[in-house]
Amino acid sequence: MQFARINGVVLHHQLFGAGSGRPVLVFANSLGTDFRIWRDVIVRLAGEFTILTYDKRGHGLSDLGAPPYTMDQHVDDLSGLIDHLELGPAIIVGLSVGGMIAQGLLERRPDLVRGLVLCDTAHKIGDATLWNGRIDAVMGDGGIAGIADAILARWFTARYRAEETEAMAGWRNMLVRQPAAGYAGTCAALRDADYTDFVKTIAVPTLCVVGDEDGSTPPDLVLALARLIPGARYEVIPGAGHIPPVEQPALLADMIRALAALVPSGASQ
Ligand SMILES: O=C(O)CC1=CCC(=O)O1
Repeated sequence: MQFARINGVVLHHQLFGAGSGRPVLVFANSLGTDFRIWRDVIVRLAGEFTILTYDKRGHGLSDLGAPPYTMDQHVDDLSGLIDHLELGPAIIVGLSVGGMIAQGLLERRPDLVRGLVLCDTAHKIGDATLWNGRIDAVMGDGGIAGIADAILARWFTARYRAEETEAMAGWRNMLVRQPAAGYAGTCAALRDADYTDFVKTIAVPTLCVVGDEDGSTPPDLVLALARLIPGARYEVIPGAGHIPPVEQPALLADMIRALAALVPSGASQ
């Protein structure tokens, strides 16, 4: 099954390798994307892990629910989906808002988390002015399309944007086809979430990783996150913007594999 009703909302997801007994990786994606961004990472890791990807509410083929959202709602959707699929503790790989969902999952359901890969994310992203401006823009006449160029310039390196014209057309389609209310609803969750105090208590193996040309959560912000988390590793991926699973999937897959090797089986925080 690719659809499950969790907390009253149908969530689109894909599960690979169920019942294999392999360690579990869960991938949580970013604002304005769906789980297709993980494909080139997943194909590299599929033989070694059980893998869950999903579209958070208001994105992809998942239901809209009732925006605006809170980060706790996104977190509770993910914990509900993991419980529903009986996956047990997992390494959570979260990109941007997906990385905040990962932090929130560890806070609210530490029994479900063995390790964290926090990719192009932070303990706090942006401020109320930024997110309220983004909400007004996408709910206005221009919709997501009106700010798509600016978003894509932060997501992808200049080289990728210039050379990968077909891919850029596809990723633009993905972005502008997200429901504006789902996008704006998640902007509200980002505006209101702050894990600064919580991340200082993290005690599971954690990698903080960022594309060297990330224009949304730049390396100095992700380094600040890594410095708050006891024992966290920090890596910079060359030749990537805000979405390394698209631009540098092999490097990111290697880093996920290395983090997974540090995670004791059976352990959660
Ligand atoms: O849209 C952006 O600028 C990038 C981003 C911020 C939070 C998120 O999930 O994506």
